[in-house]
Amino acid sequence: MSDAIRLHGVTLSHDRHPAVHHLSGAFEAGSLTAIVGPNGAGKTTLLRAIAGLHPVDEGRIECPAGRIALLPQMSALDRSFPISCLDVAMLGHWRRLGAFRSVAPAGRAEAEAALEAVGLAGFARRPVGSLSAGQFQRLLFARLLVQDAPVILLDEPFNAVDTRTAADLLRLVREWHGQGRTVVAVLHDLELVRREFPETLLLARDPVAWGGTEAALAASNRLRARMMAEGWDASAGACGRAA
Ligand SMILES: Nc1ncnc2c1ncn2[C@@H]1O[C@H](COP(=O)(O)OP(=O)(O)OP(=O)(O)O)[C@@H](O)[C@H]1O
Repeated sequence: MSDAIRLHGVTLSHDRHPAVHHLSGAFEAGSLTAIVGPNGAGKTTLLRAIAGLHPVDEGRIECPAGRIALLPQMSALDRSFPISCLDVAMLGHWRRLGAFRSVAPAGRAEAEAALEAVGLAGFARRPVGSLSAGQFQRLLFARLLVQDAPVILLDEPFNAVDTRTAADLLRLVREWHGQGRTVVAVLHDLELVRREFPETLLLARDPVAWGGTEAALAASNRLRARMMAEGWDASAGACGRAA
């Protein structure tokens, strides 16, 4: 199966209020794409829908089922759960093993290697609650390494981390792209997007632009996105426009 993600007239909503409207296009296999847009533009909702965690109201998402790894926004995660760093990294095996099969020694070694790869060697037994924000984000990247998925979705992966951590994590993103994985990241730093991401989807609930980053981020598109965001009515219902 191809590792592309294809969207056909996709509309997504929360409590019947649309968050993403009539979105069509593709994240091609092996592409590296940024999703950018104002707050509330539907970026997180879109990633969650692609990962199968949010229902699709209208239209259709074609993607390689069971082959997608999602890094959620750090702020959405509860870190008070009493679990060690090694256990979190090993959670990356669950999709392949199922919840009730134990991880073989090789799987444990993979998780330990992933911790080392993200700069957390020696952290295996540390409870996650004791990690700094940057260390926790490194740990979530270790879990992604263990998941070894051909499609990787990242929701604001460099938020609340220092420049060194961001640089280390960005190196992993580049490696995934170099390995031919399909990588999609929600980002707010447009300079970073211009420097590192060849493709961009500019979203303001409706798609504003999708394609090569330089053209997608043209001033006219950014202005349009901002004006669309200013015009949002938080209580608007679903529109009747056909997909
Ligand atoms: N659980 C929820 N219940 C109700 N409405 C929600 C929920 N999650 C998101 N929304 C609404 O859906 C819209 C899109 O939210 P979403 O989080 O997808 O936007 P975003 O582009 O990721 O925003 P940000 O850049 O602020 O993270 C917003 O109006 C938001 O208030």
